[in-house]
Amino acid sequence: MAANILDGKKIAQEVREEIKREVEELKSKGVHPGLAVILVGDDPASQVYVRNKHKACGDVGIYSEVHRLPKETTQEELLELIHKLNNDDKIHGILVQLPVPDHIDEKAVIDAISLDKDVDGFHPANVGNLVIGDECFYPCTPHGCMVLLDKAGIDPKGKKAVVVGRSNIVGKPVAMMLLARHATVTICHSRTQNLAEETRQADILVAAVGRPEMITGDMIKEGAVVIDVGINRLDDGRLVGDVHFESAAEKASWITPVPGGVGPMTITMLLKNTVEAARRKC
Ligand SMILES: Nc1nc2c(c(=O)[nH]1)N[C@@H](CN(C=O)c1ccc(C(=O)N[C@@H](CCC(=O)O)C(=O)O)cc1)CN2
Repeated sequence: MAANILDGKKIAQEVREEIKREVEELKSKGVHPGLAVILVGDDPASQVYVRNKHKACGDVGIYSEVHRLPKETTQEELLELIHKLNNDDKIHGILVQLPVPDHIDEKAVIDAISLDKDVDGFHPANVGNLVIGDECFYPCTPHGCMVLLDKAGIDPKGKKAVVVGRSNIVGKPVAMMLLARHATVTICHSRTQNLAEETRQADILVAAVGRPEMITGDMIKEGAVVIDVGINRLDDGRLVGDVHFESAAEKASWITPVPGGVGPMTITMLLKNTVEAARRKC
């Protein structure tokens, strides 16, 4: 089988057009959605993501401000800024770009963000609401995976979904979101025995493990939908996912490329959450 490509770049663009219209509608009601992005330190990849977030906001009409802090910033100084932004009426969404430097406790930072401004969806109360199916902000990357499935007309209901990876940012929340859509979900991780036996059961396979090309074609069921969340830079400069694309594409019915699959959806879902946060203030 030659797989169909789930083109995240194209779908992200379509969703951004919808978001643009939603921003216009909110502005006409006197609410201008606003996002504050905080970057601590000078991690090169984070700098690119933050720049892209700022630009994406501008493209759809969302107000955004970027707070670039030196890597020596103390946790106290960072928490003080978050506190200020929590109380700033023109800011509807706050995110701290991850990872933060080692001397800063990531959990303390996430906990400090006001629940109604947690557009990353990482706050423990948000995660709890996701698990019990209450109103919440969906974390951006898992949300992007679900929108990709929807746009390709793939309904998880009754399907066997296997998630490889159990991170708080992707693996666990995407498993919860698939479960909420009535998939039968298995979560695999580094200690899973006979991983290939598990992945070969999957109608929907989500790879979010952070190991370049570790999921190969022989681990995939004929006709499966493959969502590759991995972004790995190889020594030769190539960017690859957690899935070996060529061999997987021979088995899958749908597959996301890297780059241009899940990645572009992450920032798009951040825009969507920011608009949603502003809408709740209407
Ligand atoms: N506070 C947060 N920190 C981080 C998050 C997050 O959702 N919130 N996710 C990642 C980084 N990230 C956004 O912040 C992100 C990663 C990748 C992409 C993307 O568009 N990737 C492209 C390839 C880009 C490249 O060439 O390097 C793709 O896959 O096509 C966007 C956003 C960690 N931190």
